[in-house]
Amino acid sequence: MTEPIIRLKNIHKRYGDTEVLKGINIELEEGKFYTLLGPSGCGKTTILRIIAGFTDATEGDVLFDGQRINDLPANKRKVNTVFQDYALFPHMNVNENVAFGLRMQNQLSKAEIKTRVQDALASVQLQGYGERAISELSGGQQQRVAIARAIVLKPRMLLLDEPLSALDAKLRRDMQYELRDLQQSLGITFLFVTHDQEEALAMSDDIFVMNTGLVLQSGTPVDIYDEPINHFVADFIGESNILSGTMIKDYEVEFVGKQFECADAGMKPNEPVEVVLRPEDLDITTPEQGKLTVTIDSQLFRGDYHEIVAYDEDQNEWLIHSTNPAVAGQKVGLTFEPYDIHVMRLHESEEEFDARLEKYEDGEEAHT
Ligand SMILES: Nc1ncnc2c1ncn2[C@@H]1O[C@H](COP(=O)(O)OP(=O)(O)OP(=O)(O)O)[C@@H](O)[C@H]1O
Repeated sequence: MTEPIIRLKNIHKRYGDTEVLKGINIELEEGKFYTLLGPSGCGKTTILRIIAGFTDATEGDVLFDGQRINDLPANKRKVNTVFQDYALFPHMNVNENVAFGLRMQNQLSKAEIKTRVQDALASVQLQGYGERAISELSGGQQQRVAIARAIVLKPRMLLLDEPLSALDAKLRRDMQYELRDLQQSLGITFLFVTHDQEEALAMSDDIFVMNTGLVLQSGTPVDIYDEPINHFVADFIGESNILSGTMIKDYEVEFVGKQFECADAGMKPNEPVEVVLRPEDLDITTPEQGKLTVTIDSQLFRGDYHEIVAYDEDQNEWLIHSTNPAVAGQKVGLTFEPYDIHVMRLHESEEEFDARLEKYEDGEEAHT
């Protein structure tokens, strides 16, 4: 691994008696798209503010290129922030907004500033908008000006605090592609904050899933989706069926009173666990051919699939995504493959989880 551009070491943040960050350790490499993902109030913005220098950590170190920057003022840090509400100056036009930071630095000639502003506006596809007043722009255009204003300063890192939350669904989707392309073409590190799991999965190289002041799991979108560390992550990322179970032995788990082959190992014999099955991994078949039997309760057509709710004999709810509609009241069988079952220990740290996955990777391949 290359030397990280940002390293947060054991960051704590307290407001009075309330600890809002409880020991954050993260490393961000140059040129990657990272996302802090978690519910409202979990501490995402506080992490951005600590990296940007707007708030001090109560405890812990912030390193930039290996140097401690806890005491470096915000304007001396090579990071810029795009805020949720854009924070544009309403009395300045687009050019003036974008040029503002460069003017304040007092280092470049007027001609150089003009070129830099034009380049920044071109990279967010706003050529020709320089003379417009901010009030004459749509929400999406204002959002682009805010990004141009940040990147014109050529930061090593861009911090983005829920920048798409004010946009409608279609524009938001378009901007997801644009931001991803922009990050790749600029090659600078992005740290993006969102509570929208789909957005995080779509855009990120790596995600940090947070809850109540802690990072619960970090990894690629695929890793986190396929191998959530615990109930919270499984529930927060995508849709899940989560059931209580018992790990009988390596590669054999019991839930809803039946034993199933699975791809997980490294737990104690008969250890209580939780089991995740994603709705799209369940197939409906006849009760005779199914690994378990459920009764269809209700369904909604979601466009590209039918979302079906069913109950097993123990009254566990099952969410199933199927290309075919189901019939309410009908008894059907459910099938799934051993590798569709994901078994989670009840209290496993991320280090233990990663070590176990690495140790049993070969065995897992044999069982998939
Ligand atoms: N200046 C402050 N004084 C006291 N408490 C604060 C202050 N700033 C933030 N907090 C609290 O710290 C916690 C974390 O806030 P933060 O803004 O980092 O969360 P978040 O994950 O970004 O949430 P959201 O998605 O709603 O923006 C919240 O409980 C918030 O109320």
